[in-house]
Amino acid sequence: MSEIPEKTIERLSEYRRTLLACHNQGITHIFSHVLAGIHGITAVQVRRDLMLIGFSSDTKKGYDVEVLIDFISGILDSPNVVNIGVLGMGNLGQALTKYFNGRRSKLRIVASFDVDGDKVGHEIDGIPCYGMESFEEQVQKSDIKIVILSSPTSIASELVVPIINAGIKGVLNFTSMPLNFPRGIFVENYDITTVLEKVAYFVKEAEESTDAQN
Ligand SMILES: NC(=O)c1ccc[n+]([C@@H]2O[C@H](COP(=O)([O-])OP(=O)(O)OC[C@H]3O[C@@H](n4cnc5c(N)ncnc54)[C@H](O)[C@@H]3O)[C@@H](O)[C@H]2O)c1
Repeated sequence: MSEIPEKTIERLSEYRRTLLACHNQGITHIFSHVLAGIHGITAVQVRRDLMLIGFSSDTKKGYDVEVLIDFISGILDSPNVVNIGVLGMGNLGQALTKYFNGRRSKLRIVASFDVDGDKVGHEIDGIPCYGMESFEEQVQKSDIKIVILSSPTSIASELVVPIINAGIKGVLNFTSMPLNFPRGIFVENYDITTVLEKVAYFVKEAEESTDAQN
């Protein structure tokens, strides 16, 4: 099991996105305080994260962007492509499939699952949609390691046992029902309402402090 904290893993993914954007602009080196500024954190935090993964470099010129991208990729990415299934191919499932496919070479949505007769048996955005009754079989056939859960919230808990039985190792749960899985299955419950409320809270705080200054 990895000893790198979850928050560091999240930040590494964010750093890599920024570094890739820099690389595309022809930027070859970046200082820790610049990377930190872009992400709204301190340079100490950036250096601590990179120390944790064993990255060191001559920092006089800043970090070599290409070298750092490769180093972070070596930590984050599996050596092989990781296959993903979408459970619930509605508005969100389809939007995520469209967004992801063709973008990340190491993460690939290979199948979707639904109960809607208009979707099952068809390809949606180039991805086959299977009935839930063949979930376990298809997970094995397509070597699916991760599922994106985008079913209605009301039935999310019904999918826990099929997910465990199929041998899934990671779940990204978009429903509003937080789910727990046994050790060995990593789950991320992503509730967009919580994230939006956090943004709204900080907007309110900023407005209140501006009002107080006037
Ligand atoms: N649409 C958004 O922007 C958004 C944003 C954040 C979170 N969510 C959450 O994501 C989930 C999906 O939202 P949506 O807007 O895509 O809904 P949707 O109704 O468009 O899609 C849900 C899909 O799940 C399928 N489904 C129903 N029962 C199923 C089962 N037992 N097994 C597998 N699939 C089943 C439906 O047939 C449908 O295709 C909801 O829980 C919602 O709260 C949606």
